[in-house]
Amino acid sequence: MQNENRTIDVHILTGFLGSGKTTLLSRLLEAYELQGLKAAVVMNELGDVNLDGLAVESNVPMAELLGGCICCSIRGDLSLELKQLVDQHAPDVVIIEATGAANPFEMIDGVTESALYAPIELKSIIAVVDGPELLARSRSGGQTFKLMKEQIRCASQLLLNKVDRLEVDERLQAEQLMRETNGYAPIAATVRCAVDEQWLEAIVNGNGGALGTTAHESGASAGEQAHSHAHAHEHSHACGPDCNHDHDHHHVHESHAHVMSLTHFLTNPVDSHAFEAFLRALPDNVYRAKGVVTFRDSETASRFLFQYAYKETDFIRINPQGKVNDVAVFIGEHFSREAVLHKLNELERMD
Ligand SMILES: Nc1nc2c(ncn2[C@@H]2O[C@H](COP(=O)(O)OP(=O)(O)OP(=O)(O)O)[C@@H](O)[C@H]2O)c(=O)[nH]1
Repeated sequence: MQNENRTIDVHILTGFLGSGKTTLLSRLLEAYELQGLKAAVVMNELGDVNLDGLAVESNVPMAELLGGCICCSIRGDLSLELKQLVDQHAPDVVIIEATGAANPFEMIDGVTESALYAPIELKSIIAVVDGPELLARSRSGGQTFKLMKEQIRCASQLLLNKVDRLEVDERLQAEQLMRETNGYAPIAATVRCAVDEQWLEAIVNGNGGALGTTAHESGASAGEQAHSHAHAHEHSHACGPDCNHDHDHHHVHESHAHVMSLTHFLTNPVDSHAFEAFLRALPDNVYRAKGVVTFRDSETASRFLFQYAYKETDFIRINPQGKVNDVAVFIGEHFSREAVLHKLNELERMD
């Protein structure tokens, strides 16, 4: 249990859309539970619904910041939510999962600001890097690659994830790229964020920064370390107009100049094969899709949590306790929302 005078550790999970942050979050929560420590979670999603939250046990206190990105439109809310979580639940640790589009430097500001009101300390910034995507983006360059590099640059811990989808030479190439961008943070290569015991122990015991980073050697906290990196580099991130609500049952947000999300609530069940084909045929500039659907062709009209990241799909049967709507969220850059909505309407037609 938390000692009255001890500060509460805060860890930020950052990393591009679909890189594996929620997968890592589940592992961390399990590790804290094994140690008898109480963890609380702050989830931030660009869409209007918290789908990642469905993967988290219901006994874990959770604050949700939806419909915008912590780093800009709802940054003030982060301090408030953190304080409320701490006051209401007295956790030993708080894990913040940012949207994949968040600029970590701005988030660090948000957490540091919260430290004025609550006894919290930013212990680590863990960047989960999607290996195949990093390599692909490094070839094409552009805004997204810049954002990925910023997420890498500010990290005190780096995970090179999805190495199951990398050849040996590609893995070395990805590691080298990460090393060039951040010369300090240790890199762990993982499949489904399966970090080893030593890594987990260091984070759970609050020594995340001590795993060979210069942060501890120089006595700087993760936040300070990240800030000193930040000053050496220009921010590539540009925040556009905060958001743009549709008054229908779907919303479009453009909280980042180059990233947009579309949230659509489904009113009918869909055919599983047609739905999977639709996901696989999504245009390249839709990076990520996830949601909850009911399949009309499965025996008991089962509900599924679906995931789509870079042409790979994943379906998990769910049995939600509370009320959960059927919904599909799409995140990408300048994609045609009309085209996606048109296809969804077709899929929902019952004839
Ligand atoms: N092939 C492969 N797939 C992975 C790996 N890690 C995670 N995935 C899959 O990638 C998808 C996205 O994983 P999440 O953990 O939800 O990623 P995220 O970063 O939380 O996604 P956002 O919250 O949308 O940014 C899921 O379908 C995972 O099952 C991995 O190491 N290899």
